[in-house]
Amino acid sequence: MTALTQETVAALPEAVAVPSYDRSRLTVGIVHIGVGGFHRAHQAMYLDRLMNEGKAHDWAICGVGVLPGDARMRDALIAQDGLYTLVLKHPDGTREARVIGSITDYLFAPDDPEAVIEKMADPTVRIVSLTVTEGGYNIHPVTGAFDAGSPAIRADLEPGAVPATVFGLVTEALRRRRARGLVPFTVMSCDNIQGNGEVARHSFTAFARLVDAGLADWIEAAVAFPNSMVDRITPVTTDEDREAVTELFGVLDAWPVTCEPFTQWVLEDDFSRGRPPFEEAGVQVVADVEPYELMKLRLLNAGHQALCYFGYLSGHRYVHEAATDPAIAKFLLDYMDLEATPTLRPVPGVDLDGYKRTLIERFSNAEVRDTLARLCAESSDRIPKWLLPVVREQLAGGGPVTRAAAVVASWARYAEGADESGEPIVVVDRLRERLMAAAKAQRQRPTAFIEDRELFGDLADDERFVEPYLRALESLHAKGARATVRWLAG
Ligand SMILES: NC(=O)c1ccc[n+]([C@@H]2O[C@H](COP(=O)([O-])OP(=O)(O)OC[C@H]3O[C@@H](n4cnc5c(N)ncnc54)[C@H](O)[C@@H]3O)[C@@H](O)[C@H]2O)c1
Ligand SMILES: O=P(O)(O)OC[C@@H](O)[C@@H](O)[C@H](O)[C@H](O)CO
Repeated sequence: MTALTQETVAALPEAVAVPSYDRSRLTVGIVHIGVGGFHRAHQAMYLDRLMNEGKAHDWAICGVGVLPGDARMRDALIAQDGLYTLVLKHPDGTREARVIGSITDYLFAPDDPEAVIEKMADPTVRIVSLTVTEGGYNIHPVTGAFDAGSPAIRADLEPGAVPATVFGLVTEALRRRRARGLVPFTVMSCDNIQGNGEVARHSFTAFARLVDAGLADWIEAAVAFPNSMVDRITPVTTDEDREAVTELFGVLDAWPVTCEPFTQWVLEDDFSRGRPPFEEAGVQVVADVEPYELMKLRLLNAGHQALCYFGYLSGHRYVHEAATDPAIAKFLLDYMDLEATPTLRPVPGVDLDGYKRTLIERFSNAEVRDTLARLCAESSDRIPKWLLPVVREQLAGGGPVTRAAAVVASWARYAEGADESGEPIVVVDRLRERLMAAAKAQRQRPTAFIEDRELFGDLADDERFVEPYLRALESLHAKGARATVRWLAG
């Protein structure tokens, strides 16, 4: 069996769309840090779309991996000349497969940080884009301040250190561009964070300020950090996905990506050195992204959190199972209608009721096989960024928080680390030990979990939040998740 490469791609069966453009003539214009499933289902796909139309041939992507775990992506992509298969899974069971050709190079920072820095300092590179997860920006969940205390950041700040973090690498590349009299690149965050551009600006300038105040001032003034709303449900690739691609094409793809058919990207038009004509590939380029971001993060992402812990504790393992459980679906819709929607701004051209109905349909797509475990992971980076702002705004306006408080309670119950039959739950979170210790303590001291002020600020002092939180937690302990969600869904 042969591997997917530039040589074998030409001979793939007709059912698989392949790049129609000459990849040897592409030049790199974008360096992307954090090449995971989502980047390959989204930004790289939009560029491939443009390239197939004869556009953006000077905007190919050089992928970069920063963490040790990215060695697997390095091996997969380099062996395949950057090619991979993107498979869209329609709810009726049909599949649409396309080989994406827009990533032409891949650099692994731990192998050669200098090559990564010089690539970003190269004048032909005009955008450095990021999907480094919500936690990747080192922002304190409550104060929003840049946290320079982690060992990796401290190591990058040592005089003469060879940069290893995204902050060290990008800042050094910007320093070289400034020293060489070059215009800086745009830093384009594509992570699920409200004001992702602003957050990136804040983090990168805060880091740079600890290195060189003049450089930080230059970054603040000269580097563009556009905000964006990004959306496409992209589960973790499984061995079954790999096997299905092999069966379909007769070639081996070490790391295909599967996702839902839906895709959306709303992008602020703020670039230091130009951009590809994204709007010609279906991207909505707008002046103000905020209403779209709020809608997506508070309905879709916080909605994911609303169903994942209750779903898991009710015995489901897949998102579609939880989304089609009538009590959970009703609870989710009530959260969206009664608690999240009042905190949104009018979204130009969007009917919110239609958007919410579409969300339930997307979550219910059984073909996508997105796991609840993926949604339950790294909750300490998600709940404070997506759900707690809803709680705070509702409290400020005197609105209800019963369901949002119950979602936090379901997280607290999940973090106890055992399900309702006593089976262990693998809690995946950078704060795992701290969360699990607090969750264990709540059997004696019920507010123990929400007393963590680093995550919850002063919510534990607000009776309007604590009361529904404790009621939900008590019910989860006494009656279990199914009964609790049925009771909440009324
Ligand atoms: N998967 C989705 O459905 C989806 C949809 C919209 C947006 N996103 C955004 O994309 C992000 C990544 O999702 P994914 O599905 O591609 O995940 P993934 O696990 O497939 O890839 C994550 C990538 O980020 C890198 N990374 C993580 N922490 C980092 C750090 N501190 N510094 C540098 N690199 C770091 C990893 O090494 C990896 O390359 C999400 O956190 C989210 O913000 C994901
Ligand atoms: O990937 P995360 O950590 O930002 O969040 C988990 C999911 O809510 C998220 O991946 C959604 O599937 C995605 O945001 C849909 O566009």
